[in-house]
Amino acid sequence: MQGFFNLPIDEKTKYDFADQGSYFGYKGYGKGIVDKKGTRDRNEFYNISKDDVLGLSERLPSPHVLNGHRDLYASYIKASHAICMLVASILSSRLPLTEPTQRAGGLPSMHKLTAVSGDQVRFVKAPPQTQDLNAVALGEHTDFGSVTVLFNRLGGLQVRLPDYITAIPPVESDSGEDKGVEEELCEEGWAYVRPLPGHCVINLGDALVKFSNGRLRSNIHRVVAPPGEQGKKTRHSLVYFSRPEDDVVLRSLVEGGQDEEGGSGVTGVTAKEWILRRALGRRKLDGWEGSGGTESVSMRAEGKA
Ligand SMILES: O=C(O)CCC(=O)C(=O)O
Ligand SMILES: [Fe+2]
Repeated sequence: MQGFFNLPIDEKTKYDFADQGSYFGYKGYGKGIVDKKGTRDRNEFYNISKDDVLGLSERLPSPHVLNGHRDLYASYIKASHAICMLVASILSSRLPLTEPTQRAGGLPSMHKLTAVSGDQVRFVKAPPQTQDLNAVALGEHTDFGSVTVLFNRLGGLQVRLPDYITAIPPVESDSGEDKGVEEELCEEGWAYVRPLPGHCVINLGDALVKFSNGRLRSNIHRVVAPPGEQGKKTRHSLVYFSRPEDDVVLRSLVEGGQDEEGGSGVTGVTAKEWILRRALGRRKLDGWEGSGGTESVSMRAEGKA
């Protein structure tokens, strides 16, 4: 992937398909937004579609430097999808799913490897960052789909904790009057997620909030400058997003029906519509408000809001 990110920007931009209504391919540095004011992001992505790699959909144009690695992508996709399905089956066994949903095979039955879906691999690259409160590389969000597998080596990922837990900054700041930037970046419940060798981070996404009628939550996270000395390094992440099959309707699948807990008041949309709205909205300068997810459920106090 390094070979691709090193190409001239004009070459990379040939693989940005956002204006054709697709979130696969390249997103250039600063081409996404991190907040409602339209502040630009500070990273580049390359998104690879599961269906493209496994031959389930038409092949998108892809750069020569990546074409030789398609077998590796296929193997990574299959391994990551299997991890997501393990998580989905454990969750399925713990949720009070309706009888028809259980009979159909629970959550894994809506995420078949060989069915058409928005599943994707994402490579993320963020250049060295100055320690600065505004150095948000990736704005706060919930993941859009079902289960996410995330690998990173440098810090910078932050998750928003509930009000009753105080985030602890990762490094001691100077004992002077000024608070270190890392300490300030831990205000409002933001906690750094420390990468551990040989581990991945698992996120639950919006689709699971909807299927579980709010029993499961999609964590709010963002990426800021890696703390301390790590800020001088280029940050890479590798992500796999599993998402429900395209035509699956996002609605409650648990006993007791549907209520507002499913999040954001949007009901009856398919997984395909949900992911497209969320992904492409974050590419438009004024797209923040219209591209939200299940954040209100994530921040809900225990019990009811
Ligand atoms: O780079 C990271 O650590 C997080 C990436 C992420 O949250 C995303 O791509 O949705
Ligand atoms: Fe994310």
